[in-house]
Amino acid sequence: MVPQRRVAPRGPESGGAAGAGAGADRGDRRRPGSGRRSRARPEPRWRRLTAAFLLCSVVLGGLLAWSCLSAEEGVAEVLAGRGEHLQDRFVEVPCSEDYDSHKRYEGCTPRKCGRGVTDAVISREEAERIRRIAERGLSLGGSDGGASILDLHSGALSLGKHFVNLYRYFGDKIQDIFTEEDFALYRDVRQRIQQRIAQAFGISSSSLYLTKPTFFSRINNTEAKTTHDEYWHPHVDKVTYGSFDYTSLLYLSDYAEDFGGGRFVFMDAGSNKTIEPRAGRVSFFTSGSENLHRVEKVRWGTRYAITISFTCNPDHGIGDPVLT
Ligand SMILES: O=C(O)CCC(=O)C(=O)O
Ligand SMILES: [Fe+2]
Repeated sequence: MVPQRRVAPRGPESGGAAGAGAGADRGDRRRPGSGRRSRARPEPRWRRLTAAFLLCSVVLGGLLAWSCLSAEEGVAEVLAGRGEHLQDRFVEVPCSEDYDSHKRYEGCTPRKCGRGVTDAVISREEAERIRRIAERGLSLGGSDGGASILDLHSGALSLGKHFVNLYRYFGDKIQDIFTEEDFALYRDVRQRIQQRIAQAFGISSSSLYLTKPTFFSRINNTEAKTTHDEYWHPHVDKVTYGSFDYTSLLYLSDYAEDFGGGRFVFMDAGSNKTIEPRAGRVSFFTSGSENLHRVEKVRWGTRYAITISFTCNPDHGIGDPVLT
């Protein structure tokens, strides 16, 4: 403060703050607890109003920027955080009408819709073993773009800008890459996920059939070269894949540890719900448009997952992969 200004008359609100001595001389007109600050001349009202206005602008600007960022990133609420170990989380949502345009299988076709997440069905150690199967298989090929798939059922493997049939391409050599044990683990994991889905939706596990495509995915931040690499578009599985009634995803690597970006987002009107992948985490949901979703672009590292899908229509069922 400039000394001479401390003694200048400043109107009613400056009256008691003309200096500590003045306040004491006049019987101390300071407010209780005002301490040393009251010795200084208070800011004029216009200055305080300006400061308040600036503060409000900063806060409002910050809120606006945050909401724009949230809308862009599609993030509003974390349904499953990477640090959580979830026994069971289930959120029911009203079913869309998508199932009405397909033949209904009572006791299987969704009447109860929703989404669930569990870290208690597949252990992290099992997820690591499964990831090694994916790594081995995908090391034989791989897309030129950022997203590669390996389908052990059909044998489809990304290679450059196309796909090859792993079993045809490698013939008997495939026995050097995968073992019976790998396939047994895959079957066991698929079965446990199927049971968990049946339990969550109140249906019999035997009414569900594995369907295609069921595949490993490996995603990194390499630029997309073909539309097959564009995994991030919002979509409805039942529309994209037709036969799906229940979708599950088993994550094989950890968000923020192994890769950045790459979160799974349910796109709900008004508030998106995010799942942060974690090795061993199973996310499952009914496949209609009640569960519109997308995957954020992977910014760094490598993200591994398996999409395991089920149908109620036995005609669309497929068997477990076999090592022939
Ligand atoms: O990998 C994911 O998290 C989701 C994949 C997906 O949406 C799909 O395979 O349809
Ligand atoms: Fe999907």
